[in-house]
Amino acid sequence: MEKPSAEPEYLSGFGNHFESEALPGALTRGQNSPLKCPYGLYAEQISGTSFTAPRKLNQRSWLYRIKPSVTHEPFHARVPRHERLVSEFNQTTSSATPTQLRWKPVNIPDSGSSTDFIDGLYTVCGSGSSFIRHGYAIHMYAANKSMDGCALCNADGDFLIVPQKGRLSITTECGKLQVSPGEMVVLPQGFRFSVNLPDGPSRGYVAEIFGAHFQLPDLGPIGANGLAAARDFLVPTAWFEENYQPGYTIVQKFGGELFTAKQDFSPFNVVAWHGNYAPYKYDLGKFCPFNTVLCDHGDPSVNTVLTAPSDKPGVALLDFVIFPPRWLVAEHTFRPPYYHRNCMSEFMGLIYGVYEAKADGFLPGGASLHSCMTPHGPDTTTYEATIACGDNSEPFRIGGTLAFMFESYLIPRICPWALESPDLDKNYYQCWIGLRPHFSPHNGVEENGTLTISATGRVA
Ligand SMILES: O=C(O)Cc1cc(O)ccc1O
Ligand SMILES: [Fe+2]
Repeated sequence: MEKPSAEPEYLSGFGNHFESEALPGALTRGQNSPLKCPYGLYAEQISGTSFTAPRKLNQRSWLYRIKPSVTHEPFHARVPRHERLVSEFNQTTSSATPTQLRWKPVNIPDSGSSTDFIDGLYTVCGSGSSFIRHGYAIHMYAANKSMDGCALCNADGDFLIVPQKGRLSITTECGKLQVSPGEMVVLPQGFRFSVNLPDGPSRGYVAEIFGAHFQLPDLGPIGANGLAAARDFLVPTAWFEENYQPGYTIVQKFGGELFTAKQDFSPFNVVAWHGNYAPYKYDLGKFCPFNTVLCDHGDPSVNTVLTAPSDKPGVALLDFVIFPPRWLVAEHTFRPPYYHRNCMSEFMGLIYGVYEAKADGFLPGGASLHSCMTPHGPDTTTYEATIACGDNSEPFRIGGTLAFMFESYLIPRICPWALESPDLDKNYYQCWIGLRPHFSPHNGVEENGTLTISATGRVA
């Protein structure tokens, strides 16, 4: 196991135009691309949106580096091939099923076999295609070894990583980020990064979006404050290493396939950078939840941390939603999530604790998938326990738990290894089978056949 690493320094804000220098005066002034840059650096732009994207959506940064990133040998298909990454979801790569799916937590490979973040990453499901810049993939990872002498560059999309076990110490071209379980990190398309595991064995979830970037949700009637605050998002400060490293490998994820190219220096040679396209992290513990203060169960959209928009107003390519510790105060209300069918598809993961709708079987590090219009809701134990409590309107604090959801309007197809996995819970459906009818035609109805509603809104 490696030594615990200290938190690096960060800049704060969401979508700001940042600037950072690891050496004083390393940033150019007054122009981006002078004939000669300070310290003899090369100027290089990385674009996260097309050059002509509207100004409010336009994302790009300028990196001032010791050598430009183009100085590498040609790309070749990586050997061995990575068999479990998908970025185009069709009948040859994946299958459709409306069944409720749930997976137990995957075992982290033991120290006998060494697996780094790249080897340990595998696609569970997704929709669309990175080639047509529309869709998403949901991956999970289980790794036990730091990436060594190599950096990953994802040409397909942005990664939103949610570690569940073990910290990630991520070196990027913009600097270093340390991400603990309970935090999340976004590594936008195209940045080279390397993942170290300071705690050893590590596991987590990844949403990858094609052709869009995450933004903060609109707050509507909530007002100007609440949910995730822009100032709590942290961006790395410039950090570089100047070393001759023969055989350094750049791994390019391109169309779901991995390609490698050799170079003789570290790609983390950016002495200064400025711009609004950069990796960032966020501590989910800083989220300021809003919810009902009188009755009924609000829709989970109120817990949206970040959203990647589709071209339809208000419809997400992918929402990242959390279920954090909070007070439940609703009166005469079934407080757990309601039973429902959703036109959106819901992939869920659990960072720690017990999820409020599932008393058993949904474990930290596990996952569930309820696709478009697939019915789901609280398991039998949760339903019966809630009803047995009666109309307990005392405020109750749900603590010690953090679940999340990736929700999309595109319907996911599932990868074969996820469907064939020994971790797939074949008995998942059983968690609802015990729900029995409580219907009693003679209760709650007056003799003249109309429902009696009490002043508190309860059926008498
Ligand atoms: O299915 C789930 O558990 C996620 C979810 C939670 C909630 O509080 C309301 C709706 C919903 O889909
Ligand atoms: Fe749901």
